[in-house]
Amino acid sequence: MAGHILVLNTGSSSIKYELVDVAGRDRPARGLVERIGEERGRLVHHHGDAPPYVAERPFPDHGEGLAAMLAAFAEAGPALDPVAVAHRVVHGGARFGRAVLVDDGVIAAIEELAPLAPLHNPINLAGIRVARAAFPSVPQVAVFDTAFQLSLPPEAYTYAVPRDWRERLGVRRFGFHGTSCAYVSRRAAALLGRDLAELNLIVLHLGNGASATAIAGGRSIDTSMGLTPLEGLVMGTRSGDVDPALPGYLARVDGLDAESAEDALGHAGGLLALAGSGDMREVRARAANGDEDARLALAVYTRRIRKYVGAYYALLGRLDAIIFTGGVGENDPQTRTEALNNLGRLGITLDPARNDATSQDERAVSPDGSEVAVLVIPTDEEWEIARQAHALINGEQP
Ligand SMILES: Nc1ncnc2c1ncn2[C@@H]1O[C@H](COP(=O)(O)OP(=O)(O)O)[C@@H](O)[C@H]1O
Ligand SMILES: CC(=O)OP(=O)(O)O
Ligand SMILES: [Mg+2]
Repeated sequence: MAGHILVLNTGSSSIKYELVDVAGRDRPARGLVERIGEERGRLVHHHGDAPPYVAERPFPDHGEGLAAMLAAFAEAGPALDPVAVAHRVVHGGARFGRAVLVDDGVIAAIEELAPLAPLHNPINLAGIRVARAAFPSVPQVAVFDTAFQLSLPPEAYTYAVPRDWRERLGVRRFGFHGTSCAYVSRRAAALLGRDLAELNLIVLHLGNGASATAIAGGRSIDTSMGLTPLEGLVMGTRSGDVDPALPGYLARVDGLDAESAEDALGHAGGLLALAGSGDMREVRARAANGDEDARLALAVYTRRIRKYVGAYYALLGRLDAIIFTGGVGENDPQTRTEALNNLGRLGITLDPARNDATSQDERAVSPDGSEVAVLVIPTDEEWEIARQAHALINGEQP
């Protein structure tokens, strides 16, 4: 379809895709390929109001997943003739502060950054390679999760570690979820009827990965994820903050090598480690049934958020709004209540009826006239990726 950008968001075991015409605000098709590499794969493709097209079979790797996506477009429509393919790339390091056209140099750079995002970058590259082969004459755009976070000041991105690590190895805080932060902060300004340049915000992106970001005048000034997406908040399967001595301790007392420790903190940590499930709905259900592990997991999870809210309030000095987004932030009123519990003296309160109401809309869940607005804004990374790609290929400011 003319004017449409194909957005690809490749995750460790899934591919989200959407066809978006930014100028025409038209989004005719989207889909999800799930459980890539597992026994029972599944693709669900939506085209307009037609019943969804579903394919259930194994997708051994991301190449097969993308081939299945192309087959879904061929079978269920619309005809696929994108003006660009835009890719979410998780780690852009210090090099990419904005979206770029993909060429061989950009591919090499994404590859070089893979050790910093071993779960994400190689898969993002697989998506780029397949899309280049499928649409050889169409521009490919990379939109980086780190880009929005490159505005961090040195005192926020500098770790107090040896100079050699910082200078030769490039060790620093990068931060992630930037595409989501860019989108929800702009929407927050619209919802509040204020100029983004005059707002101090805290974005709580609570999905499978989770992060907190302090934003002043539209620029990130601190964020909880670090060199990699492991630091900060408690996540579905990631521990977030732990004592950096932990891997060394495990090596000494249990013979665990650094790689295995990092893998466990990333894949077997978080809610999964504490409650036996990394899925918030499941953890809430278990807690409601009296499961003490699940209750502790939730207390640890929400306390960590509250700690970051306090810290970022202190850094910002004045706070206009807190934004909840991501699957948990958007849909779990209890997490919002527990995370903001007892912050009334900071001007942060919830309106219980608004907070508990089920809605997919952008909305305030604080009382009218609150000192700090608490907003729920469904994130839309696909739209933001398409918007930035559209701006790039049309030579506009993103
Ligand atoms: N109604 C709900 N109540 C509580 N948690 C929810 C609800 N809906 C989704 N979630 C949680 O959102 C998380 C997934 O977030 P999402 O942003 O979709 O993930 P991803 O980071 O992979 O994009 C899961 O933990 C899921 O349980
Ligand atoms: C960077 C990151 O954590 O991404 P996700 O939330 O998709 O895992
Ligand atoms: Mg996410």
